[in-house]
Amino acid sequence: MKHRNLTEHREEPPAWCGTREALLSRLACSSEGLPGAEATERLARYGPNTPEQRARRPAWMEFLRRFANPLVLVLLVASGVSFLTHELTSSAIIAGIVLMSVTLDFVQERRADSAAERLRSSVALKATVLRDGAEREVPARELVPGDVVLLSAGSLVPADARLLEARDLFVNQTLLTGEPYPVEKQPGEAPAGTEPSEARNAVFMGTSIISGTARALVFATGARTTVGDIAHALAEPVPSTTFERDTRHFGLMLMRLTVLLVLFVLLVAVQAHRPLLESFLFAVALAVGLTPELLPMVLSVTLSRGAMRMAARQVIVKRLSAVHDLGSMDVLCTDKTGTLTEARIRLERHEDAAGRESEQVLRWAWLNSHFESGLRSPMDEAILAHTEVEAGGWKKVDEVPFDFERRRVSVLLENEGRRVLVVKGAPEDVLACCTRYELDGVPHALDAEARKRVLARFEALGAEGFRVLAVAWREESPDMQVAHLGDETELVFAGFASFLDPPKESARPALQALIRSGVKVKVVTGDNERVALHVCRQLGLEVEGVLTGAEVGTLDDPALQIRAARTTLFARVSPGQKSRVIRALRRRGHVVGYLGDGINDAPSLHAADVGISVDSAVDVAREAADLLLLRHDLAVLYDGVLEGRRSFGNVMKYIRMGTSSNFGNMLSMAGASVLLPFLPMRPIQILLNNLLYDVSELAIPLDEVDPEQLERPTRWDLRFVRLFMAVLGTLSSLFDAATFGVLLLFFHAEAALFQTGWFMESLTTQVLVIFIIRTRRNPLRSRPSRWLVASSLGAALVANVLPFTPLGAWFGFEPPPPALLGALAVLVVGYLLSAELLKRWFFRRYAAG
Ligand SMILES: Nc1ncnc2c1ncn2[C@@H]1O[C@H](COP(=O)(O)OP(=O)(O)OP(=O)(O)O)[C@@H](O)[C@H]1O
Ligand SMILES: [Mg+2]
Repeated sequence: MKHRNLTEHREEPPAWCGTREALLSRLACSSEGLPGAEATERLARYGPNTPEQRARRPAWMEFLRRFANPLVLVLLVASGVSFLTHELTSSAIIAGIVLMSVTLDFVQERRADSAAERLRSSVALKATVLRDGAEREVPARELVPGDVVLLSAGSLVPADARLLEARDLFVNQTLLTGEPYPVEKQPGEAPAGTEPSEARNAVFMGTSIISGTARALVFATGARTTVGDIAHALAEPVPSTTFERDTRHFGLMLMRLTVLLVLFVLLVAVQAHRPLLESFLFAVALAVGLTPELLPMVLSVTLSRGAMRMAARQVIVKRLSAVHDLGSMDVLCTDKTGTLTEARIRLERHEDAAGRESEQVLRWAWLNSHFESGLRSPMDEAILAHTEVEAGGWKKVDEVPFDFERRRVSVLLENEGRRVLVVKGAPEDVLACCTRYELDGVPHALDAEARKRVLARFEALGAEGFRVLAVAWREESPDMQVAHLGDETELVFAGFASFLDPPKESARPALQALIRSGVKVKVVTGDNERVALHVCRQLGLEVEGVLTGAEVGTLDDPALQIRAARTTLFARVSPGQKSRVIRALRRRGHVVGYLGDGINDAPSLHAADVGISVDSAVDVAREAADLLLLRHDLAVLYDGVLEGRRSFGNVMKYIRMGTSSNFGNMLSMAGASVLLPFLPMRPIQILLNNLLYDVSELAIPLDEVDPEQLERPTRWDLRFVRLFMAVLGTLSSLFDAATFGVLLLFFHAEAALFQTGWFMESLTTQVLVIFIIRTRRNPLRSRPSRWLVASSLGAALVANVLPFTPLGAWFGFEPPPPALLGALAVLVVGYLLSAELLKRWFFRRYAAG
């Protein structure tokens, strides 16, 4: 196939102006789609169809970028200074440490990223295209200009495309225009100068199909789409989650402490006229010792491991940090159909205004479901599956599609010159549009008396657990071509269709498990409160309070925040109200999850801390979600919650380690540097200490977590971390002081021996205390992972053997006498025992963390 250079299309008129033939020839394609080979070639030329053209940076650039980190830069300066002053060993070791930690970080994070990426792509958005003349499902990222895509209700528009054919196509383009109401679209030709938001003959990436079907010709993909352009211009930062915010606060707290300590050490050195270079290096080493430099690695490894384990339990993670948010979630809002119920709905009754079984009601309902082009609801499926009804010569003329604000759908039908508008929807909303009702073919006025009777019947059905739709109709003039919203008035009420949607057996134990583990469950549904209450009762979900959409509408935000916290069931809420409820709960300080699968759930999935959907959900919901369940089952979600808490538990171990023993050691180091005539540890020894300590902690992300730590939602608690730091840090400093005393008083240690003794004590205590800190139990009653045992004992062993080897002399160590070894052993055991006692007291006192 011959084609011109398509990248010049920017200077040409927009693809929605001009004739369709002109566009086809410009894109060098036909309305029957591209041949597969041509599509492959175009994909290579235009790149993938992803909103931002942010291809992954090459590995070496990612690697180098890590050096642009203040800590790494300080270390490199230190290495350079040592080199210039002929401290070659120091210089080499500092450089070695930098290289090692950067490489470690880089490799681990890249592995975690690519594992997460594989998971994400397993649930990526698909599009239906014509290739080689046949319909084919391809990942949306492989679309190219010239492709012909097929769209239907619930689809997300995967690229910018011009309509070739459309039937009753209504599109939500909030993303483009901010306008919440669906816009009708048709093929045709737009006048020159039409803006994208005004183009009625084109659909744009990121907008969604509310109803109808279409065939459309892709003219722009990836960053060249209208939304791609917008995204590029705004470069909108992704809003950070609760977890990310808390982590940042923690980082800031440590940074402040580090700066204080370093300034203090430098000030003392200047006061005492110590050698400046050595003092500088000492301060740098202290800063390095205090920095939790492995935190990014620990985070990405725990997250990706959590994601893998979740995948094994049928939960696919789309946004990695959602793993921790799921562990922190303390309120779960969920819709009803499919989650709490089977979604295998049966039509049980079709009755007229007097409550008698009526074939006519069934026929109207069937015709409405049969001809409506929106996303079929499970109730439509139930009507269509009920019995084979003859369309009986009825044909469709037009439609006012379903939306969740109106909660009804109308189709305009024709039969032998007669035209009828048939409406079905939520009884409250449909009855409000009715002025008459029909009994045995005779119309009556729907006066106050009759209305009361009908509403009473509706309520009685609801109380028995029936979901009810009202059916109504109206005769139209035979030449009516287009149906409008405004035509849904003065309707004739025909009767009710009632459905049963049995509760899901597996939901009951899963609900109980979630509630027992500290997650409050709230039901947020567009259905009415009687049906929803019935389901809650059948599932044993205790309902504390009920709010209806109408009531939510009258509450301002602060009032809603208070009421929402005390409400279990939100009924008859519109999609906008759903997401308002979610935001209100979040503002109250809850970590909120939202589980839903419909078009109407998308705003709430966005608004929640963790949006959860199912693999079978509509595109819009799948794209808005952070997690996808492969089975629509609350039990699967509960497993995911436990995995989230498990990975959070391991992150907290790392934090507690860094802020207790390690912190205490650095504090004593600073203190000792004031009191001693020599440095308590040489800069290079501190760096080595830090390196070994890091190695010992490498296995923390792989560690086991005690089951009782999974019983509650896990959250950052900075106050708790600070307290823990103060208590265990002080203990560690006390034992350091004791070590100093022993070294100076009993062994009259000079610089080298002092440094050796303290190096051994400080590293051994700092590394071994992990076995105490990692659990709230007696350490002997909680099994650590084999890797953690190996890395910790390995690090401790190296530290204690090194001074006896020739390499030790290199670092400025000297072999300690056996008596000192004995004394150190006593100190280490004493420290570990008191840390254990203090930990028990601490956890009894402060139950968090
Ligand atoms: N296809 C349809 N035709 C007519 N009315 C409908 C249709 N689909 C939904 N409705 C009406 O709109 C209401 C809200 O829709 P729906 O129950 O799907 O909302 P939801 O919030 O997704 O509920 P759920 O929590 O059960 O998933 C329904 O209770 C029903 O009255
Ligand atoms: Mg739903």
